[in-house]
Amino acid sequence: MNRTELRFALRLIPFLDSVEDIEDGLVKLRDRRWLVWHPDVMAALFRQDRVLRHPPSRTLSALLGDRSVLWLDGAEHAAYRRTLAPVLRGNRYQALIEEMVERSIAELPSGDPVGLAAWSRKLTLRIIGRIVFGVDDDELLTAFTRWLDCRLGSRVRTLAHRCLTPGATRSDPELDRRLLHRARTAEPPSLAACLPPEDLRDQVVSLLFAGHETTASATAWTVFWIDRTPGLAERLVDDGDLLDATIMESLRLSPPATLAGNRMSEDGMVITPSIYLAHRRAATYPHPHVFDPARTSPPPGAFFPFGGGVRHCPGKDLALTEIRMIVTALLRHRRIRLSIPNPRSPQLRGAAMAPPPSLAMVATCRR
Ligand code: HEM
Repeated sequence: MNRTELRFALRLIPFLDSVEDIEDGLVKLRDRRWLVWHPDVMAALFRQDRVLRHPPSRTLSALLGDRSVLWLDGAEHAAYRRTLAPVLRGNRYQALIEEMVERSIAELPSGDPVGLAAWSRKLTLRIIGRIVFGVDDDELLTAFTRWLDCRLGSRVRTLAHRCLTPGATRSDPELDRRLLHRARTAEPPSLAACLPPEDLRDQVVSLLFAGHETTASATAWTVFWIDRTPGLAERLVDDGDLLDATIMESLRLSPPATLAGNRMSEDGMVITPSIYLAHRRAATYPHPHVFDPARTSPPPGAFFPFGGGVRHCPGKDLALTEIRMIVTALLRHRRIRLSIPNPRSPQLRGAAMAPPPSLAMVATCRR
């Protein structure tokens, strides 16, 4: 591993910040591997996505398994996408999301601090858990969170797991047995009942993971930016368009996935798209570090929090529905105050960026 790659692996956000001003929007990480974020390159890359290969992430493939939809290609990948598209539509789950959000807000202690990122993670995992299995199983989801935290809970743990035993899968046989039991006994229309039995473990783990980490971060970042913008919370209560613009601006400045999946050309060149850098390009976004929900639409290839091409996130509609409903209910039922020890130190879980665990939310009941 050369010095650039080492900095990229060990200190991802400081590394990305250090190359932010490169106008070409691309950096060589090592021989035949490039980090890219220029909008023209991104738009062209996503247009060609169908003919590119999508090599697994070394960090995540050990957890999600070789057969995860995240790195299948060709006909198998297309078949999974066809299965997932109808079952991940957000409007199918409005009643379910509402029930879970109301329950979760009711459980918040009035006036006492809770960790914002952990709270939103628990809620979004409950939602995707119910969608996947058709039933609530908080015990199983807690075991799943513990397993993930052990492997992705910090950059050091992530790299230790990746480097100390390269190639080994990091599944937990007992947890897999319980997940598979839940998945095999799931009844239609739950998501697990639509999945082919051969890859069931890898797809269930992938959907639980992809379906909650990013949505939880996006929700927490949206609450963070609302808290930091004087007067915004009051204006959001009756203005759905402003809420959507606020969520989009939060996804721009604090994208939960800092990188999209790797792309590989036929001759073996690996390209890693950087969502974080594309969204902070001064040539595209004047004063890129300022949170401004009134920004105009960006050009093609400049805004892609959900990735793009044939791999664009199939959970986008569901995620946006969840974020909208959680934030609306929070603002309606509670007065929110955040205490922010250090706003510039986000937590990384793999390449997913969440607010620091110490960011506390005090949610006082509205009378
Ligand atoms: C704010 C929330 C979310 C964000 C920011 C997000 C972001 C992303 C990104 C960047 C990718 C990679 C796309 C690429 O490589 O071009 C992706 C893929 C994926 N996401 Fe999401 N995601 C979110 C929510 C969800 C949800 C709720 C689900 C539901 C299960 C989900 C399931 C997936 C799956 C299965 C893939 C792999 C798609 C493929 O490889 O074909 N995501 N997501």
